[in-house]
Amino acid sequence: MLILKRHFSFCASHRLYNPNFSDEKNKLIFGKCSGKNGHGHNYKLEVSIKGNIDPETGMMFNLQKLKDIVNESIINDVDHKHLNFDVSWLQGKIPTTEIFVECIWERLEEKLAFEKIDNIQLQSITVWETENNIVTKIRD
Ligand SMILES: Nc1nc2c(c(=O)[nH]1)N=C([C@H](O)[C@H](O)COP(=O)(O)OP(=O)(O)OP(=O)(O)O)CN2
Repeated sequence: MLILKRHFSFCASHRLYNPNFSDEKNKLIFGKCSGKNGHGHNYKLEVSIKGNIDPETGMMFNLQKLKDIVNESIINDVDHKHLNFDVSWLQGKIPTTEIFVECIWERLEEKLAFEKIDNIQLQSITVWETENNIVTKIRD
């Protein structure tokens, strides 16, 4: 079994607030991240898959294909976008890095199933919101 990884980067803005909270409570919980016009990040994404080498190609999964899948399913939707308003699959959610990672995982799982790609599995998804704030989801 091997792990294969690819990195992506994109820019997006977001605002952390819960519409059910008062402005004061949002400020208390989310601090500067609740500012009404939002703020931006240079995000990084790591997609990690596991599988075995196909002896006929020498590859577990073509990295070009992985790039296309992630670009089509995730990056094209979020790059230079406001996560609260522009991304259909984040609507109604608070776009914390945790929620973002969960949603990316769900979309990629759906895409692999739709494409009937069953020789690999997602192993982990990591998002760097900043150089220092990082969330990883791993397969249970
Ligand atoms: N559990 C979470 N906590 C926070 C999230 C999150 O997604 N999940 N997000 C934020 C903010 O978006 C915020 O912009 C992060 O700012 P900050 O912690 O100041 O990060 P920086 O890297 O810019 O600051 P350093 O002090 O340089 O680390 C807050 N919390």
